[in-house]
Amino acid sequence: MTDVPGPAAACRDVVKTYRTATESVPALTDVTVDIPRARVTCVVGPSGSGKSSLLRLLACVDSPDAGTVHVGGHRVDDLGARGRRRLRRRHVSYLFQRPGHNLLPYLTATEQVRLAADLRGAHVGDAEVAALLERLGLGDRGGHRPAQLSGGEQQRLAVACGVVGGPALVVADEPTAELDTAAAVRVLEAMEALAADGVAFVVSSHDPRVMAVADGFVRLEQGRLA
Ligand SMILES: Nc1ncnc2c1ncn2[C@@H]1O[C@H](COP(=O)(O)OP(=O)(O)OP(=O)(O)O)[C@@H](O)[C@H]1O
Repeated sequence: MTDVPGPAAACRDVVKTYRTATESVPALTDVTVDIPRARVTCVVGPSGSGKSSLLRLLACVDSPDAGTVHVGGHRVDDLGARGRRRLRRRHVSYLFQRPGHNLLPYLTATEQVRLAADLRGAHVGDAEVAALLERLGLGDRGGHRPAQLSGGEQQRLAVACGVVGGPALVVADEPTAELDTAAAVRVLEAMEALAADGVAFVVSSHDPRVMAVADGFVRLEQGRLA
């Protein structure tokens, strides 16, 4: 984990407006949130309330029009795309809802985790990779490529890649949306256990199964905290 005091991530008075050729769409207005360490924080709200926009700011994919964003103790709102990319690589991981989108089709499970660690600049030995896969119920799947894994196994592998090397924050946009209940429960159990060990997850979801494991909520309505 990034060893700095304070929350894993924080937004202060954040404003985000999307501008198209013909209109301005306010997505977030004066949003202030702390994302604590060692917790699963769930971002909830109706469709269009700004959940993905907030996750994109926390994941350093996008920057706000006003307000500040800190991740792992680093200020990110004033960085350009290149600076955000550098910071994201080291401190943030992002899980897409479709399991296959999180993985490279030609790498085995072990290779995916090792690559994720390398990209994060983390020195992770073979034993640590094996232990992480074991922890996620993939101990006998290290040599398998994504096409040889179920959707739930792929998403647990994505979680392994997401947490290896200790990023400050793991951002997950609807991580169980494509999974049946049994598979979703295993992914969520893994996230819960990893959060107990110190990982900060921030997850957007409409899924009551996700809400059941959340330690805290950020509720949005029309781009504002509800
Ligand atoms: N690239 C964009 N250009 C213009 N408007 C956008 C863009 N992305 C999002 N918006 C608008 O910003 C607002 C917030 O969108 P956002 O995707 O953050 O909501 P959401 O809560 O994640 O929605 P959903 O649950 O449907 O995924 C919506 O009005 C949306 O139409």
